[in-house]
Amino acid sequence: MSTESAISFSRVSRHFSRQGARESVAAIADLSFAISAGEHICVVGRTGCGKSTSVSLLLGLLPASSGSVRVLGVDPYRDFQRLRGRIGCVFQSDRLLPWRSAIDNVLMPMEILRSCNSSVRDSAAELLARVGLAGYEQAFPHQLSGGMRQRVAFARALITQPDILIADEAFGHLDEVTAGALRHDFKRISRARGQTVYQITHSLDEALEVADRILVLQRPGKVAGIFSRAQWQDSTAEHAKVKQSLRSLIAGNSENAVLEEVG
Ligand SMILES: Nc1ncnc2c1ncn2[C@@H]1O[C@H](COP(=O)(O)OP(=O)(O)OP(=O)(O)O)[C@@H](O)[C@H]1O
Repeated sequence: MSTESAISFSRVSRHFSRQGARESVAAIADLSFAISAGEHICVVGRTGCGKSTSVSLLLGLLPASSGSVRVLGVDPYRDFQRLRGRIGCVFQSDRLLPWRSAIDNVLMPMEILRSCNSSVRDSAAELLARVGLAGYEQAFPHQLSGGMRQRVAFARALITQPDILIADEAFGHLDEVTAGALRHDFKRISRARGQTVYQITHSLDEALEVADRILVLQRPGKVAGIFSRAQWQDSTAEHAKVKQSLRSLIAGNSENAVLEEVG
């Protein structure tokens, strides 16, 4: 697997022991894929196929049971210190601190990195403006709508100028119009900054809209297929077939699916 990959999983497995059960459960099994710097990958698959576990492995919250996970060439579990500030995350819930204003929430990662100064405060205000929240710097989370709070969470993920952005179902709980606008801004900003995006979603339409490639996972955490934008972006009959294959794979019916060789 290329050493230049922004993210790589090489034959990764992750098991969990279950209380009272002799056998452990496999959340991820022999998973291999590589993502280049600047690529936008969407990960889709049915519930329980290991999507969130892959995020925990990327963030170094869990060790792999076997195989190797590399983020920017670093083992995130053993050497997370080298990745501090280089990965930004947005989750389904905004995880804002209710007693802090919007701008002070955005500044949190910089405080943790001990890098807060007046120019960073200006950058935070500028970021809030870029996600559509100019004038809301001093608002507290309870004074903002769900969509606005998620925008603050995006600004917080961007403040360290990370190389990698992880979005784990970050648009899932918003209404379609709010989610669509936020997705658009997220894509615009991450592309302008050349960031690598690892986005988990339950929505194939969302993935088709924003991804450079779509990674379909099947239980237990295996690659069922990887598709690139060139395969689906037009409204030709061939591309319609690929979209149908994607839907089949996600539904767990691989017989009708056209599988691509995983590089
Ligand atoms: N901490 C844990 N302890 C035990 N089992 C776990 C743990 N975390 C995940 N699992 C199991 O691993 C499997 C994969 O879970 P994971 O949350 O990664 O799936 P997912 O694809 O993100 O699901 P969803 O789409 O519902 O969020 C599931 O069977 C789950 O029960």
